Amino acid sequence: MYPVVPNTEQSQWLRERGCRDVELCFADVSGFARGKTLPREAFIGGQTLRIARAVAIQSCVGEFPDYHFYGENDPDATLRPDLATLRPVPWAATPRALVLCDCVDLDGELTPFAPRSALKRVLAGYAARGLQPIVAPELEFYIFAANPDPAQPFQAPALRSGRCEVGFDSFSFTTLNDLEAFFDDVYRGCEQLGIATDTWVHEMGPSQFEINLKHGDALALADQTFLFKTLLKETGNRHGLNVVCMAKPLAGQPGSSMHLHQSLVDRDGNNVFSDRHGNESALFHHFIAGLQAHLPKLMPLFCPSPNSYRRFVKGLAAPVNVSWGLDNRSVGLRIPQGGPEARRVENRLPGCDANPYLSLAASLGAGLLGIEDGLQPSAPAQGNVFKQADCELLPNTLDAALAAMQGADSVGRLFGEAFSLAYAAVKEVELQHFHGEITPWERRYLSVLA
Ligand SMILES: NC(=O)CC[C@H](N)C(=O)O
Repeated sequence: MYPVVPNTEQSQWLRERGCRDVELCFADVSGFARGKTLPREAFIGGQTLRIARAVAIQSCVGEFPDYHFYGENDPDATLRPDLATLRPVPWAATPRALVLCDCVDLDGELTPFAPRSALKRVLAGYAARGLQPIVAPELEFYIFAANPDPAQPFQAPALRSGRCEVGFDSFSFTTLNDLEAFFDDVYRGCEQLGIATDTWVHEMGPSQFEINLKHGDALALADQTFLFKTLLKETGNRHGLNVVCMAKPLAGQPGSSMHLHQSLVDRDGNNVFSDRHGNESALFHHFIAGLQAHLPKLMPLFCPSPNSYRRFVKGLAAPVNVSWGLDNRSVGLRIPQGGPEARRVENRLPGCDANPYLSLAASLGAGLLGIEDGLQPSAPAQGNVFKQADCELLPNTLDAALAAMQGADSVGRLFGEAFSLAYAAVKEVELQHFHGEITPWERRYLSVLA
């Protein structure tokens, strides 16, 4: 593996800024930041760092699936920095930089089950057709008061009046003002990390917010979304707040999504979802049909935990189907209003808990399979699909979603067998832990049975 060396300008920037270290970092399958910290001069000198390749498939409970999914001898992979992502770490007290890395196996190939590799694989499929996906993720999240006890329900933070929000206050400005110091820090962090945000709004739940990222290249946006989620957490910690990106942290309140807006452009930058006359193109229909055919089999990549599925209740704007329709929030695949250049598909399935690399890879990948196979979509939905008898339902537990995934070849076709087996194995480890717990509900109601 050849050394990756920062250019003169980057080296000078690291020295002038007084960065002591550089974090070589990547997202594991759960979307957690993993990696190693290297002294600045070692990084400038191109020192290569290795890490156990299994780190990329660490489960959210910190366990690894069986060895045979990643190599009996527990081999290494190399962390290959993507120097275009070199940034200051906004939350560091001592100046520090970070750089996002690809995990590369010792034979020089991208580690197949590392999430950034999976996205790159799908993007290469598009590039081979002269196409580039353009995406814009929208992130919802809750801000709670810090509380170290996971057995306690989350509480909204006390605001300037001393009161906590109770919810159902969409689009209000009051709490944005109350949490101004936190949001200002998030804003500054975004500037430092090169994250371009668009709208910021109060969502429906108590202290629930949504921040939309500006559209752009899919790999750049996956990197930004990953860094943005990390930034939210770190900024919350500095303000004594607990930013939570679970899909459904509060019973009876809306869940948090990560809607993905997607379009495709050709080499001249034209949106190929529209034809020469500005109408819906054949490619647009194949893309939608691919999503309709494959999303139900790719659900664990959009909704990765048992909690993810609690979000899908009718009436709280979370989809339960893969219908598509123009300007319709009761469908899983919404086509927002806009001119031919803005024609895009909004995939509303992913939760905020999804790994941005994997959910983008799976969503764009499903579209690519639709294009490759020339699939045709259903007729567009009209009206409120939640109320329609034939409103097709998606798997509504991780167990069912995993079974659907394992019974189909969608993941294997997109990401290869190594990813497919390793990802399923990670989910099985997590499900074993989940099913091993006795919940407060069981203790409350079942303890009274004779
Ligand atoms: N912004 C919205 O459309 C709300 C989405 C909803 N919170 C969900 O979980 O999907």
